[in-house]
Amino acid sequence: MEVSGPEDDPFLSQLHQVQCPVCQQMMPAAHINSHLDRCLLLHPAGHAGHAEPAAGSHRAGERAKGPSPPGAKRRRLSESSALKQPATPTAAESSEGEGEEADDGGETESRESYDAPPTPSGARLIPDFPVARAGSPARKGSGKRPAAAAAAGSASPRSWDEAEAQEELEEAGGDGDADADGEDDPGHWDADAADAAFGTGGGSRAHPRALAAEEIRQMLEGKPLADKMRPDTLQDYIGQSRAVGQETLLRSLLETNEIPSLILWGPPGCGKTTLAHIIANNSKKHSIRFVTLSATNAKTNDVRDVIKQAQNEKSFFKRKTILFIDEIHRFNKSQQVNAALLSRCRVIVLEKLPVEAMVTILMRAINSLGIHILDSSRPTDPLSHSSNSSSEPSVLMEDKAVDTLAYLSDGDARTGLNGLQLAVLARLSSRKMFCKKSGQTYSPSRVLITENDVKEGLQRSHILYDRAGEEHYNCISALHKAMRGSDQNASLYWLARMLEGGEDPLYVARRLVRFASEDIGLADPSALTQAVAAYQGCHFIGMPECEVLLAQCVVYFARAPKSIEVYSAYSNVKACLRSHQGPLPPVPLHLRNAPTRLLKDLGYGKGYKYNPMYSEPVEQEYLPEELRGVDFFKQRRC
Ligand SMILES: Nc1ncnc2c1ncn2[C@@H]1O[C@H](COP(=O)(O)OP(=O)(O)OP(=O)(O)O)[C@@H](O)[C@H]1O
Repeated sequence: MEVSGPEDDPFLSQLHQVQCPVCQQMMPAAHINSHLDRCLLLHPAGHAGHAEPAAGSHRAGERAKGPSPPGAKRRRLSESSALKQPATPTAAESSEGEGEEADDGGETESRESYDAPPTPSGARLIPDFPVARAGSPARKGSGKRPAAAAAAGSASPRSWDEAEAQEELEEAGGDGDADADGEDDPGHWDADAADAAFGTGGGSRAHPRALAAEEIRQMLEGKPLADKMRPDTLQDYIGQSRAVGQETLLRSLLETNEIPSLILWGPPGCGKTTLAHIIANNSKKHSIRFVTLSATNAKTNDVRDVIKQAQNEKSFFKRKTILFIDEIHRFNKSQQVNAALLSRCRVIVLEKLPVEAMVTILMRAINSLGIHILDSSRPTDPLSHSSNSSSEPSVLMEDKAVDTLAYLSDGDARTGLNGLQLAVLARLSSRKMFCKKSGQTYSPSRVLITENDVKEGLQRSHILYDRAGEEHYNCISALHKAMRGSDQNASLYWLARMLEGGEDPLYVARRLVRFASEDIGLADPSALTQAVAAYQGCHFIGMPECEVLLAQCVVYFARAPKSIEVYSAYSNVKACLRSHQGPLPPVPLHLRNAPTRLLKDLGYGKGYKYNPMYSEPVEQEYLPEELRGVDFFKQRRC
């Protein structure tokens, strides 16, 4: 950690002046916050020359509230710097990450700042020591497509091929580092390795080896595609040449590992977290500690702890620390200490990714998935002569679907990649449904992802959630609690949020089976039957038809009477067994079976009263002797 003053920072020694990203005016860094508060009011659409943002406010951290009509842009930010709010860090890519970005709307003490208008205070912060990565700007908005973007979006495939040839060459030199978080993720998918396996370079539209639909579907399970495709190296970092291009000071500093204190600022999905992730990767190679905090859950004390440890590391081991604080705009004002912070940081403004860059990013993902692009200028199927030994269909995508996706993503790579993921998954699962219903196996024909599919995918991409990560557990927990609390409304909401986000319906059904016994139990024993029937129904018909089965079951459970009597009693029995010291008590002889003469002679079964032979209730002990009198339904411990 760099704990020295700004005079030791190669940037700060020269850059006590910062430029307002809205009006471009230079000013002392300490004044930038108060200036921005005024400037954003005066220039709500950003500085001159930029398109007017759509009507409606853009609040920091605000998410899109619902799907747009087909074909419409779901959320658009103009290129206005006024909308370039600080980015939010994600903990996922840190080796020492202490938290993850929660989709809770800022259920922390920073709620106030979360709802506040965009200010640089929300940026990712690298205070006195290098930190990185700012929060995301508003995710909401609409607007007309700029004509220039439309033109770019309709660029011909040929021109991309030429442009990307150079990128392929560059990517060939990439080092293909492992995932920075080093997680042993079962769903992990190394995009670089996939590139190598399919013989496809980054953004190339050359045809990769045909993959069967089922293989592609499995690759898309788990983490969102955008996370899987996050580049590890600057070589794979597309666009943002003004901030980190070959000739920039920042790039040379990054390459020599002289990381200055930074605030990364820019619209959603433009690469702020990704840049921090790349810095983290690089730092590890040079034995620099990289610590990630997220302002969504970190407290001031957490920051102090990191600083203290960094000071120790520096004085005892001469080891630097980089602290990356994501979603820093979610810190409240006192936590942000804006003026002090800004005076020590360089604000790096990242821009909305242009359509060409979006195409490159999308093509890298498409190639890695082994999806073929159908060239509309060529009448024949590009796979017609290729061998596809599998009985599964290969997946093709219309070239105009890529263009449309790149264009409609409006410079947000996360939106584009998630839209791609949902489009492909939806198309593959609808095909699967057809085959299941008709009882056919897959035909060797192709699955085609069309322009309409990607438009639908984009509409749903804002509800794509991390099916392998925290969101998965947060949502199922919320559903369970809503049903337990007999809130049928909320129960349906959490169910829909999971299913619309791509959750496996059988996973939800399995949780319902558990709920039926854990929370309803004998208050309504038919709940278990309902849950098992819902599970089987989901198994038979799959999505999307099975969603209503789950909805029916969820509402039934929310309305049902609740009892945890059996659940608690069974927990008491388990606790009793687990806390038992020494050998467990023997099974009483009269309860033992005596299938042989020898066992009978040993007293097995002796004195046992066969209940059906008695018209009156039978007096008989069924517990081991030392547990006599214990009632697990009343006592917690034996
Ligand atoms: N410049 C880029 N080059 C290649 N891929 C990118 C780039 N920018 C973004 N991506 C892709 O988009 C995904 C989302 O980007 P990232 O998380 O960096 O956005 P962000 O700017 O931090 O957004 P937010 O502010 O909403 O958190 C990444 O996981 C990566 O796959």
